[in-house]
Amino acid sequence: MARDRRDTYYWRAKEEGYRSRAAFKLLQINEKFSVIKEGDTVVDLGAAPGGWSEVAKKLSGGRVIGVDLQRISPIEGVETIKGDITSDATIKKIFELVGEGGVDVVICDAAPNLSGNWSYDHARSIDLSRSALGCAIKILKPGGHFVVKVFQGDMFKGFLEEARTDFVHTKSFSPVASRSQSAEIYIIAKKFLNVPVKKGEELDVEITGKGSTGDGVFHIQEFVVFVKGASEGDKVRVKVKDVKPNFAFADVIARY
Ligand SMILES: C[S@@+](CC[C@H](N)C(=O)[O-])C[C@H]1O[C@@H](n2cnc3c(N)ncnc32)[C@H](O)[C@@H]1O
Repeated sequence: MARDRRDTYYWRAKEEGYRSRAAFKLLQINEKFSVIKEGDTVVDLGAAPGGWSEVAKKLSGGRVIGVDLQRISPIEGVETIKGDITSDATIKKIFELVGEGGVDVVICDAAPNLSGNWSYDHARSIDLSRSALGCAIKILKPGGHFVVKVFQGDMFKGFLEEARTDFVHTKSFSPVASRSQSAEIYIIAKKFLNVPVKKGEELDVEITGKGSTGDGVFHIQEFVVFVKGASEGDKVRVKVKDVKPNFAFADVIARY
């Protein structure tokens, strides 16, 4: 069964002109989560041989930048960078190409060379995924989306929680095209929160007013944080429990 399914995607990739059957994973992810839309600028990390970049170009018609340790043979309309996504020098190169405006979507299908040692491979996969998240945080526009592959293992949940603090919606998903192959799973993180507070963060603040919900509020720049059970003038330590694009909710955990 498993073999047949792999063969199906292998032959479909040949028939439909994609360089890798991995292309179908991105197509399936996009069908379910609408990550890439027309006109988007997309950065594809760990892109070689280039199936995902081909799909990204087809879906967006916009600017696509593929990055890999290996050379990516040319794809019409796709810019490429040869570099290591865990190195600052590569992130700088991406940043220079992308400019201050940022990108709409970062996708990462990077995988370490497998050693066969399960926990070692899992740890290296988490390292790669964390580098991709770091890159996404630097180059995504507010509201942008991020897709990253991770090999499942005991550090998966922790990494999912890390990603969760920077996006409004975060889910894990296993596309049919990858189910038979391995323990790989994709994290789909939508709506990048380019905001000054993070979920779980603790802050010492003074409540400066009353919000529309009747709770106390304080501001960080233009950003409003609603604090349950607090009133104007309270000096409190709060813990942020939920973050949205324009506001956040927090609970009082100490009073001064
Ligand atoms: C499964 S392949 C990607 C397939 C691709 N999505 C496609 O559709 O053709 C994984 C890629 O990750 C790349 N990779 C692994 N570690 C990397 C790193 N540190 N920096 C950049 N690329 C890396 C590998 O060179 C390999 O080409």
